Amino acid sequence: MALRNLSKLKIHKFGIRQFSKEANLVSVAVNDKTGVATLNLQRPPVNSLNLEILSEISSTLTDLEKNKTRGLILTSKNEGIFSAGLDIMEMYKPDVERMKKFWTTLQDTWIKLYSCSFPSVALINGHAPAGGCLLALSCEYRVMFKNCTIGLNETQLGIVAPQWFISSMRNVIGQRQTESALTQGRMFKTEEALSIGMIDEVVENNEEGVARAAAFLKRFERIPPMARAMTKKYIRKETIENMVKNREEDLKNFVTYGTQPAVQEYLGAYLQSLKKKSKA
Ligand SMILES: CC/C=C\C/C=C\C/C=C\CC/C=C/CC(=O)SCCNC(=O)CCNC(=O)[C@H](O)C(C)(C)COP(=O)(O)OP(=O)(O)OC[C@H]1O[C@@H](n2cnc3c(N)ncnc32)[C@H](O)[C@@H]1OP(=O)(O)O
Repeated sequence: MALRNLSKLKIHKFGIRQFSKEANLVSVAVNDKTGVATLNLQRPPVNSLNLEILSEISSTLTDLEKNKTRGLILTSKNEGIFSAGLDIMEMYKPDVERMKKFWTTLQDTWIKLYSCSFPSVALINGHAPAGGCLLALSCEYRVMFKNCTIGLNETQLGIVAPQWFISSMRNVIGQRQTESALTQGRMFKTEEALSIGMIDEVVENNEEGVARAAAFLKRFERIPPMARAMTKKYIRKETIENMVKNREEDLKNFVTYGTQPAVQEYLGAYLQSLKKKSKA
């Protein structure tokens, strides 16, 4: 049964409470025993992040916060692809008003995910380039399938990862690795990502992935939630404050930079190369 928000959760016979939003670009199931919510991205074919799916992720995070969820597993319904990152169509030949709304919604989504009070795990069950990698890096723990790739590849597209993307990576793998990864726009295979600490565990399949994600969340069972949440807040405070302080400028940069003819040319060529590849 479709419900609009978590406060009206329906308890199903298996103890899993479910709700889904009207547009169904995400779905959420809350485990009634553990209070852990699994948020599935489900925008076929590749979970690229457009305005609509970002709005749904953002409002879901608000609902989860309000409903005091005990933990979040962020994953994808399209096994093989966690998320292809930002929908390039939102940046290519854009309508500037929509482009602004899109970027503002991405900012909001990142702030909510990065600062959520509950523990979060990305179950990366497929490729996670660029914005997909950003979502995963914003969680506290990352469990990833074998034979996938992850990274901030923006420079390869002729675009620049904003400061808060960079900080999200730097806070996980450090300055040296981030500089090397970002200047090359490097995508890491699962084992490489593990070796530099970008991810925490490698799993064979979804069952193992869910179990490992749940095991991470279980570590907090005996930690008072308030103490945990405040500690996370203090640790992430500077990164979040920097972004919030500069978000107007960040929006301006995105629009100014993203609409430059040279950037549009790169994006157009990149889209063509993706389309050619999918038709080959
Ligand atoms: C001075 C400057 C100061 C400050 C700077 C301020 C702002 C900076 C400006 C901009 C920053 C913007 C940041 C952007 C971050 C991003 O997230 S950009 C997106 C990057 N994403 C990618 O590069 C991923 C591209 N996709 C892939 O590599 C593969 O598709 C993937 C491995 C995910 C899946 O492969 P596969 O299963 O083989 O699928 P296909 O490749 O066949 O794709 C299926 C169809 O989906 C389309 N598609 C794929 N990715 C995207 C996408 N990201 N957006 C839109 N569409 C996508 C693809 O074209 C296929 O379409 P078709 O079926 O042919 O119609």
